[in-house]
Amino acid sequence: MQRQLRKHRPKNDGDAEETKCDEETADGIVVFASIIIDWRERERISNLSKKRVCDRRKCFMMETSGNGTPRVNSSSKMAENDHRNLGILGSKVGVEADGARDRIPPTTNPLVTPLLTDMYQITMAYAYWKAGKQNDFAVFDLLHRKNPFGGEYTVFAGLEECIRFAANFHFSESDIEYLRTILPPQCEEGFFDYLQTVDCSEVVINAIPEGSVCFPRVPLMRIEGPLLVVQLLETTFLTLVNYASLVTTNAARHRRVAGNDKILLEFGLRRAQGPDGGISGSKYCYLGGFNATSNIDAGRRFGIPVRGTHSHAFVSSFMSIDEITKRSLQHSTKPNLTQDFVDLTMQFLNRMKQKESLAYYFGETNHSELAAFTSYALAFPTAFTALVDTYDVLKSGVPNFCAVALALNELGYKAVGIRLDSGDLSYFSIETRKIFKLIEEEFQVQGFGNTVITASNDINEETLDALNKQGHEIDAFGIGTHLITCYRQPALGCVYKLVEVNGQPRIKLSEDVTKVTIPCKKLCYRLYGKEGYALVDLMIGENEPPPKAGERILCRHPFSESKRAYVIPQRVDPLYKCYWSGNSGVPTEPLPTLVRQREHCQKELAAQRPDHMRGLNPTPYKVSVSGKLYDFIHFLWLSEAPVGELH
Ligand SMILES: Nc1ncnc2c1ncn2[C@@H]1O[C@H](COP(=O)(O)OP(=O)(O)OP(=O)(O)O)[C@@H](O)[C@H]1O
Ligand SMILES: O=P(O)(O)OC[C@H]1O[C@H](OP(=O)(O)OP(=O)(O)O)[C@H](O)[C@@H]1O
Ligand SMILES: O=C(O)c1cccnc1
Ligand SMILES: [Mg+2]
Repeated sequence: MQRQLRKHRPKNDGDAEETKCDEETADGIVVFASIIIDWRERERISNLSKKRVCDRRKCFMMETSGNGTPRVNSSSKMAENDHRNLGILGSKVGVEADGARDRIPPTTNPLVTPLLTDMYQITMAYAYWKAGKQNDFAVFDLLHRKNPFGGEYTVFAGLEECIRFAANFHFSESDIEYLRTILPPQCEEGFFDYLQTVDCSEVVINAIPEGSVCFPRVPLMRIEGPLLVVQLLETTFLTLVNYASLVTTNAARHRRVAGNDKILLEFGLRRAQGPDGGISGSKYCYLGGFNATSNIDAGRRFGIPVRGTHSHAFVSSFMSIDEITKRSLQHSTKPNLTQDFVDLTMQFLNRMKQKESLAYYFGETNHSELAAFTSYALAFPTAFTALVDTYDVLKSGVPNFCAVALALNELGYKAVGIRLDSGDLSYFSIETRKIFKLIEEEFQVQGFGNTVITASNDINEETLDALNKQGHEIDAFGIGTHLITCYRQPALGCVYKLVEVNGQPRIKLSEDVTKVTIPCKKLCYRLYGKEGYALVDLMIGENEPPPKAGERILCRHPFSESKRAYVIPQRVDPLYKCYWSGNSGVPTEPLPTLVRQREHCQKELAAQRPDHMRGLNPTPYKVSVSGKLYDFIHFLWLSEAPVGELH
């Protein structure tokens, strides 16, 4: 690799210093790794090593960055666009923004302001400013190191909210007034004046599209720009991405187990971690593959279909059929035909009892429950659903539902279905389906056998899996607590790490190798194999030649020396698109609608190799770096890690 590095170097850059660096580097690595030295010698070598690292960085950057890291030079400021004044109504996901800064709406949640951050971001900002480093050119990666829920994939979400935040980023006067009160009084006034001018007009954000299937270590977002402002984005970006990606992944996992033919309803609002957990949870569950939400505000904001049944309270609020005073219902298509709907329901209940085939199931039912169902049907004759488990599913709830549904049928309406909310959902759904089929036969009501069965009650991935194994007749699942709270794993550990400053790659070391950062501004690609499945994600230095379909490329595990493979990809997809370019003039990608993001997510999930997606012991997906990047990471690692001494 050292030799390759030399070979690719542009000739005219080969001054004496750099040539020396090339010759010494390989030896240098060995020297730093193995010699135990006294402290004076250490200092001497440390100075020498600093110089070598610097030279080596230059070499790598030349190899990989060509003309050097492009800086965004424009200094003109973004339009003053205080998102708190714009309000949140109408801030619909799915606004097809064309990348123009001033047209990107504010974040959905008005609590998301530059003060929604950790104190240390502000103290660092002050210290950067004091040191004159505020405009150093920094590159940060936002990445996760481990997939959630014991799985081998993560669905990336939260990008659109980050772009909205960046597009509207500025400190208001009252923000600055507050900051003044929490910083020490000796902080200079000039800092607060400076803060008033800070925005994201010199920031560039590249990212993997929202809804994509992603893997650990491959940065989900790359944020470049003046050090002070890109540092200030850290906490807010993380809070916008972590839960979003976690709950989207959770939804996608529930969808995978339930199967594509089932209707998945998100019922989480009441159990969510507060209003933002509820609103954003509904949005991201839809992105991850749910069909609808019970959350009306999420429906209004994001255009998600809204669905619902009724609760046990509605059933238990009725005590007698006599409570129903407005009893008549008009035929759906014949205005002249109106009947006493309560009588009609009672007639059907009696007729059902007389059928021999149904006698096994039908005895006395609970009449207060019947009153509740009848009343609900009178209110919603075209959308009648009944919660059947308040008293007894098979002896009362289902027969009462059937009586009301047959009465509706008589008047030209079609009942929607039932909801089961307790007990053995497999058994009850199978038995209920049998009854629906018998009714279809006995009463000649075509399609009655297919009446929708919805199940709810503490459902999670394991329950869905168990139900699949046992067999069931459920068409739709209403899922709340486990989905929206991400009960199985409550947090995703995305981090935001500095990888380059002023063109100098930076590394963060750790005892735990999974926590060592991959330095440099990088480009990332997904390489596909013969069968059309993704084989590996590859990170390369910014200006290394990109991998090409049909060309063999060495892919190396970033840290494990022995793990490497040559790959001849059938197809190569670059992973990043530029979603925010401030005033740089770089064209940006429009933000797709939520529906498009959802479609993209479904496509991505379907394109993965099934063994990476399975619930139990999935095969890890390969994430790798180019040979050159591998060498550079390890060179930088050795040069930054202090050499220990043994006595
Ligand atoms: N066939 C099944 N296989 C596996 N899990 C099931 C099955 N049917 C239901 N479950 C799950 O078992 C749990 C049953 O919950 P629980 O023990 O609280 O009983 P319940 O039916 O809710 O009781 P209650 O009538 O008091 O409400 C729920 O999490 C439900 O999703
Ligand atoms: O079980 P989850 O997955 O969280 O789904 C939401 C639950 O919320 C409702 O129960 P709740 O007891 O709150 O009210 P209800 O049964 O009276 O409607 C509903 O009946 C579900 O059981
Ligand atoms: O509409 C429903 O059935 C519903 C909504 C929220 C929570 N549980 C059930
Ligand atoms: Mg319950």
